[in-house]
Amino acid sequence: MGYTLCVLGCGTMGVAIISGVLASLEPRNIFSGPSPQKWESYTPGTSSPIRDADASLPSRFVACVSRDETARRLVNTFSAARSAASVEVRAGKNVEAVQESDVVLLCCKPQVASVILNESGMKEALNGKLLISILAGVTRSQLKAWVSPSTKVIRAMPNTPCKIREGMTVVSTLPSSDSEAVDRAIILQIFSSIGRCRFLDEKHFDACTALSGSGPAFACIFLEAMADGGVMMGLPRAEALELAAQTLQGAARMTLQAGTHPAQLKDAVTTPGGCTIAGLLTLEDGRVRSTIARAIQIATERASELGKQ
Ligand SMILES: NC(=O)C1=CN([C@@H]2O[C@H](COP(=O)(O)OP(=O)(O)OC[C@H]3O[C@@H](n4cnc5c(N)ncnc54)[C@H](OP(=O)(O)O)[C@@H]3O)[C@@H](O)[C@H]2O)C=CC1
Ligand SMILES: O=C(O)[C@@H]1CCC=N1
Repeated sequence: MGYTLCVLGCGTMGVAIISGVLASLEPRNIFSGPSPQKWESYTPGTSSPIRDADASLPSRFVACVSRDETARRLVNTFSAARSAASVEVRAGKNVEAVQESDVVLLCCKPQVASVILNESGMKEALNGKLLISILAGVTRSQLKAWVSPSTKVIRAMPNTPCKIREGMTVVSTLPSSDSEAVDRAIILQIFSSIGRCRFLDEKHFDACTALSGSGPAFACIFLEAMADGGVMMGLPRAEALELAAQTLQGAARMTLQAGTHPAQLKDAVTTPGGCTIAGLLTLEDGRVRSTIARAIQIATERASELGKQ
């Protein structure tokens, strides 16, 4: 049996998550078992990505926004995605929506969280329910201070590719001192239906926010730059973009599926005296590695400030 999932603040990420889950509910998309392409694991750390869970997925979604105009746009967005599950869109009706729901996904901007969670009647509406926050920089203890003790609070950090079920989501583990029983199966089922999902301690969340949360934007800069180089050398724009995107996807999949270290992949491409080493040295002259790594560092530092505004 399904349940009702309420998305509070259904913008870019709310739409990405609902769209991904809706797509996973289509009969032809339901995994009959772990597909090698999806679940072959690369395990640089101690644990593998999460594979399976028994809980069901939501069968009803309530998407909440503040403005009527946004609500009208969302209705169009979701009516285009024909699915067995229903999506109801509400503007300015957060408390009512939470009252009708079993699980609540908080997807608003970090600075709006306290406003929404302090709405009159919200504490009561959230009593005993699971609240999953995807907000950058807002800690679990901040969130817990805004709800009643019976509300189960957990953080998740997904990314935009959840929309096409190629997301990466990190879910916070609970401190061992916390006896609260958060339903891990429900969280796993939602996020593993729209990509990879892994548990990590909350102390890593700002870094995860920068690396996989913001990561699609960083990857797109590299993607665009590769395509621009092709265009500079006379390739038509569309083909240059296709070549760049498929090449990045191929390299990423070799790392994820075959567990090949990126350095090994790079060395295999690099013929002595060939063109690849010429290009690699130019990248190294431009300090591309430290620039990219520093971008993650700076984004992590910025993420840690987002809950303090
Ligand atoms: N964008 C990304 O790639 C990622 C974002 N995140 C996190 O996800 C969260 C959302 O980001 P994103 O989706 O980009 O943001 P958006 O601005 O796209 O979405 C925010 C939504 O919140 C709604 N909203 C604003 N005020 C209220 C309110 N009082 N009640 C109900 N809804 C309200 C807005 O609706 P309206 O227009 O009607 O005001 C809007 O639809 C952020 O906290 C961010 O840190 C995490 C991972 C990745
Ligand atoms: O830029 C941001 O703050 C959000 C968090 C991760 C991706 N987007």
